[in-house]
Formats: sequence, structure tokens, C-alpha cells
Amino acid sequence: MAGRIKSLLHRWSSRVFSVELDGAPFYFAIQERHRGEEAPRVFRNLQSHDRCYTLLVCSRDRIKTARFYGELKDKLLRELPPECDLSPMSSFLPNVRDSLIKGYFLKDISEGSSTVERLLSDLTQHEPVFVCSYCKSDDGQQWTQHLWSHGESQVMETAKKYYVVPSETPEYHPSTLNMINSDVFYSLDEACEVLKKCGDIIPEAMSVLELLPSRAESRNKPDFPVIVIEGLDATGKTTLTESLRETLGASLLRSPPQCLSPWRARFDQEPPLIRRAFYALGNYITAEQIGQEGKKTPVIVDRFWHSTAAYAIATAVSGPVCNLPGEGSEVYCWPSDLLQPSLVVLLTLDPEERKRRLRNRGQGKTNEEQELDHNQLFRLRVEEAYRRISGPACVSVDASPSADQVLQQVLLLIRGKCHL
Ligand SMILES: Nc1ncnc2c1ncn2[C@@H]1O[C@H](COP(=O)(O)OP(=O)(O)O)[C@@H](O)[C@H]1O
Ligand SMILES: Nc1ccn([C@@H]2O[C@H](COP(=O)(O)OP(=O)(O)O)[C@@H](O)[C@H]2O)c(=O)n1
Repeated sequence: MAGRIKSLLHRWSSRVFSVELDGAPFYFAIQERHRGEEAPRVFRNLQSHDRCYTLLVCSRDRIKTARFYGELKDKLLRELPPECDLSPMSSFLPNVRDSLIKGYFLKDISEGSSTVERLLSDLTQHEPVFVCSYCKSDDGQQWTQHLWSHGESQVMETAKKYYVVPSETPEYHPSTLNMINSDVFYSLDEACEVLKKCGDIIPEAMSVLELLPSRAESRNKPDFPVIVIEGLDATGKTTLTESLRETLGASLLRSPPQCLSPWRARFDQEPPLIRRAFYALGNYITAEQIGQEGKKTPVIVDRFWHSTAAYAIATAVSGPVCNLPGEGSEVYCWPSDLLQPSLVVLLTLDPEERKRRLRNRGQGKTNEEQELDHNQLFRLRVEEAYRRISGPACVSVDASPSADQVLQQVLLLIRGKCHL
């Protein structure tokens, strides 16, 4: 049995399950004997005839797993009776890296169970899905979990039943456990590997790989300063980077680079693993361009690795800022093989003023940028992740004064730091 399936079944009874209801996680664990604990919150208001299931998506192939996780949601929403309720969930070994497996929690309050059970049984036989069902015990006090047999492997645990009991909030938010090299990539090789493995299902991945620099070129250190401008959409990056280019006689580059534009929409539809690998590679292509331009002039860069990492981290984690990996976590470290800019400026703006600028500009936005408007917590997580990234860390600049005042402020910083 290969890695991921083994990791699911290994220490099955040490696993914690997290169900997300209305954006908040509820944790429960399983154990062989019941010691009088009350039922976990998720189960407390259920009637004995209500049926619940957890569906965990796990296969030997992580590309297949990532893609199927998204497809499964569409399939379930299409095929389940309307009385079914679907919530995101996950299962993990507390504080154990790469132990997270994502899935869905399904509550069925319909009269008959056959449609749902047939659908789930079919999934366990033909797809990379492990299903558990939950029943109320005869005395009506406890809930038990049963793992269904699975097509891909002989699951010994199926005969066993486990009691579900409440579990404490883990020290690390579960989605931080699998972040490294799944949401954020720390080397060209790791990101390349994902795109290479996608080649047969996403032909565009091969075109992207062809644009990659040779390792030696991307490591050349530029002679002139490299200044990155970061910030949320509509904080004034385009306005400022254009002015800096004129004032300093600099070259202006962006990440993702222009040459990736034809494929960006394609990769934006993919699950995080593939989408983030695409943006990670964009930084290496931009780094090579910086190396070339930086031999002749100062270089201004509109978004770079801070954006890639901050959005990826903030999307992978849900809820308040305290769910982010702690300050100083290795998640925030700059990739050792990626060119380091001389200065990274983060433009910050009051949310209301940012919305006003967005309205005035009136252009289309990526889904993630729309999410920034609707979801206050997501915006706070992105901003905090930006601030926590180090090596180089960003210097925050208030972008609310006039465009010229912001330019002067940033020029002061550049002259102080880069001797221009
Ligand atoms: N300092 C500023 N004060 C007021 N409006 C600004 C300022 N900087 C930019 N804008 C306006 O805000 C909008 C968003 O700016 P833009 O440079 O396109 O942001 P970004 O590139 O970060 O998305 C544009 O309409 C721009 O003219
Ligand atoms: N270097 C970069 C740039 C953008 N991105 C992604 O692209 C999105 C924002 O890009 P955008 O084109 O809307 O940015 P602007 O045009 O607002 O500068 C973010 O949601 C990030 O997920 C990235 O991952 N890495």
C-alpha cells in the first residue's frame, strides 16, 4: 500500500476529524471503548434516524486526489437528494505533517436512505473515496463510526466500530499540516514536479514547463537593485510601479510574467496543488527576466513571491488570523533557490478606500479578489501572511495619500536601502 492510503489507515484510531459548519471547525475523535463522554457537537442535535457520513478523498496519486476532491463536490451536489447537507471536513493526526486528508461531511435527513447509500457504495468501489457512516447506539446515548470496505485496498478496520467523542482544538490548524509543497512551494524542482505529473491531463502544463529558465541563469545576481511592490488588488501597485519606472529609468516586470497570460485562466480553474505550482513557476520565470534586466537598469516588479505565498496560505486556512501558521514558521521562509529582491514594499490601504478605488476602476476581478471583498477574515489573513513572510520581509507603506505622496515615500525607502 502506497504512502497516502497507508497514512489514512495507519493509526486510524489516533485520527481527529474536523467538520466545518458555517465556517467554524468542530472536532471529534474516535475510540474503541466508550468512557462516558458526551457526543461531539456535530452529532448532538441529530435524531436517531438521521444519517451521517464522512467521505475522505485519498489515493496514491496526489494530482488525482486533488482534482477528484473538487469533482466529488460537484457530483454530490448534482446527485444527492435535496434533504442532504454537505460540509467540508478533514481528518488528520494532530501535529503530524502531511497527515491531512480532505473530504466532506454528509448529513442525510431524507426518509429513505437507499439513494444515498447506493451512491456512496459506488464511490467506495470505483473512486478514491473512503466512506464512514455513523449510527446512534442502542441506548441512544452514543454515536459510532464504521469504515466501509474500499475497492482500492483491503481495509482491516471495517469490522470494527469506534465511538465518536469530542476532541480539543489542535495546536496547529489542520490545514497547515499539508501546506508545504502542496499550497506553497519552496523550490523550482518541487513546483516543476507537480506540473510534469499533470502533463497528460493538462497539456498546457508542458507549454509552461518549456518556458522555464535553466537553473544557472535564474541564479545570476543582478547588478542593479530589484524592488518588488506588493499589496492587495487596487492598493495602487500599477500606478506606483509605472511612476517608479519613469522616475528611476527602471525596467518594469510582473509575476506571473506576461508569457504565462494565455494559460492563467486555465490554471485558475485547477485545485490549489496545481494552481499554486503554476504561480510558483511564474516567479522563477520572472526571476530570470529580472536577472537579464538587472544587468542594465534597476528593476521594479509588480507582485512576486510574497503574493504567491500569502494568497496560498490565506486560502488554505479558514477562519480568523490565529489559525494561520505561527509567526516564524518555516511556511513563511523565502525559497532558497529564488532570487531575493533588494526591497519589498507592501502597500496597505483601509478596506473602504480600497473598495472605493475598485469601484472607480470597475474592471473584472479574479474569484480570489472578489472573495477579498466579501470575506473580511480572508483579507485579514492575506495581509497578515504578507507581513509574516521573511527573507526578505516587506516594508509596509500607507497607500492612502495621493499617488505622488506614495511615490515620494517609496522613493525615500529605495534611496535609503538601495543607494540609488
Ligand atoms: N494614491 C492613490 N490615491 C488615489 N487613487 C489611487 C492611488 N493610487 C492608485 N489609485 C487609483 O486606484 C485604482 C487602483 O489602482 P491600481 O494602481 O490599478 O492598483 P493595483 O495595481 O494594486 O490593483 C486606480 O483607479 C488608480 O487610479
Ligand atoms: N506572483 C503572484 C501573483 C499573483 N498570484 C495570484 O494571483 C491573484 C492576484 O492577481 P491579480 O492579477 O488579480 O493581481 P493584480 O492585477 O490585482 O495585481 C492572487 O489571487 C494570487 O493567488 C500569485 O499567486 N502569485
